[in-house]
Amino acid sequence: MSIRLNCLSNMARRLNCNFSQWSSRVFAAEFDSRCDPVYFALSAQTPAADEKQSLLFQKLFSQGKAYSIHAITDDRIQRARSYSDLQDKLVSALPKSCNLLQLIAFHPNVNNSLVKGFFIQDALNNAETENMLKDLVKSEEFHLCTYVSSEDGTLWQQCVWSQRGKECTDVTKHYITVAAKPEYHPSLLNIINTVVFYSFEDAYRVLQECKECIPESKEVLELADQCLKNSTKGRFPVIVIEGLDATGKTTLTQSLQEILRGALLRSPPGCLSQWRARFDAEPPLIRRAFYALGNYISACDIARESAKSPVIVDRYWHSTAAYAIATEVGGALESLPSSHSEVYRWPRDLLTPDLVVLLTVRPEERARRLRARGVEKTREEAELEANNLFRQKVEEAYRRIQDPACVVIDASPSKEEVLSEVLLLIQKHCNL
Ligand SMILES: Nc1ncnc2c1ncn2[C@@H]1O[C@H](COP(=O)(O)OP(=O)(O)O)[C@@H](O)[C@H]1O
Ligand SMILES: Nc1ccn([C@@H]2O[C@H](COP(=O)(O)OP(=O)(O)O)[C@@H](O)[C@H]2O)c(=O)n1
Repeated sequence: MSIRLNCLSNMARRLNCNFSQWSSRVFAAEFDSRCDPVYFALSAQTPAADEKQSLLFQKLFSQGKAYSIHAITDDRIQRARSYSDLQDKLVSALPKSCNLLQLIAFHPNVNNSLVKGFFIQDALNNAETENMLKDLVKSEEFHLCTYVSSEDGTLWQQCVWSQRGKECTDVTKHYITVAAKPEYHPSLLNIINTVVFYSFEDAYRVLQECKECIPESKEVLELADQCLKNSTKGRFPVIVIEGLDATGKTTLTQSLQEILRGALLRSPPGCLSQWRARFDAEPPLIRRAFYALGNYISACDIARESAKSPVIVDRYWHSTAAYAIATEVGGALESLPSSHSEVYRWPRDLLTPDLVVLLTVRPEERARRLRARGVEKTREEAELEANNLFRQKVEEAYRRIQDPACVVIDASPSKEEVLSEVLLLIQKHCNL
């Protein structure tokens, strides 16, 4: 039986790495974001046959034909963009019989060692699938691997496909073995400086690297250049209101602005609005760096305004970090980095507010508000169901961010009740 799967040995050859360096990588194929991935590794030796292992691999490789593919380059911007392009191509061009899974490869406990790819199960063993994947390999941007089983179906070998002249052939083979589940979800390896940036320079550098491929980066960088890197807060309090969509941030921040006669600011700031859709369409590395810089640009406005009046801010650093972490970390709520992880630390060079309030609402109340906003019932319910886990992860990440930590408020009661509770908090924390 001939089966296909992804691997990075081809990359290893290109980078002149030997097999032993790559054999220490672990691969994770994710069937469902709510379950643990299947972890496997490569082996130069014939592994002992193992019934449990072969059952697991049957599930992965025996669904008709299986392939794997990933983008490959040393340039992190190009790699992130190629991965997104690859995803778009696969989603739009693969025959319906195919099942597309996330596949990642990483060195356990080594930060930024994670490489993302895709695993494709083609139940109908469609020639169209193979031709399409071979075409992608021709561009030299992507690498493709396939797998074959031993005659009795107990052992699996990986074949790396390579372009030789006009022919695409499998050139190297390695055995596959089951790998131990790592202590932490591997997606944690690529949070710091890949989706969450802890200094102005780190976020700035990403957009600098994008100047050629995304010309709009230059304009964002110019705005960032104008802002003082270490904006110092004025004598008036700075109050940040955080929360998921439809938790009542806009409603509350407007009331607070009136009552406190303060300035109402937001992150990302208005001056970045025209580029937001452009950067939202980019992969996480670039998109998150844009939002991170947005906080620093907002911080300049906060510093200036807080010298004159109290400042209310609609979303700030907590939103940037919580959404980035929750999106990047696959799996269940338990996959989030533990509460004491350094991913929840505040950037040392970003203006610190006096109070951060996190608005939370019960799911039924949120659904009611969305309905009142006119969101179609069926669509909204489907969205709630699909995003329930994601929403829980964002909210949990919000709660774990430290220095300053947020004060959590149940924003399900009436607007007036929420407002008076927050005013009491402001009195307590901000000497107003
Ligand atoms: N405490 C509240 N009770 C009932 N409805 C509310 C409350 N706060 C906000 N709303 C309503 O819920 C919807 C979402 O509020 P909004 O302030 O726009 O949230 P966000 O800015 O967080 O997305 C709006 O229709 C708003 O009028
Ligand atoms: N300070 C901020 C604000 C928003 N964001 C991102 O922007 C998205 C939410 O923005 P939004 O405009 O939908 O927010 P609301 O209008 O719902 O308040 C989140 O997905 C975050 O990823 C951010 O990263 N940092």
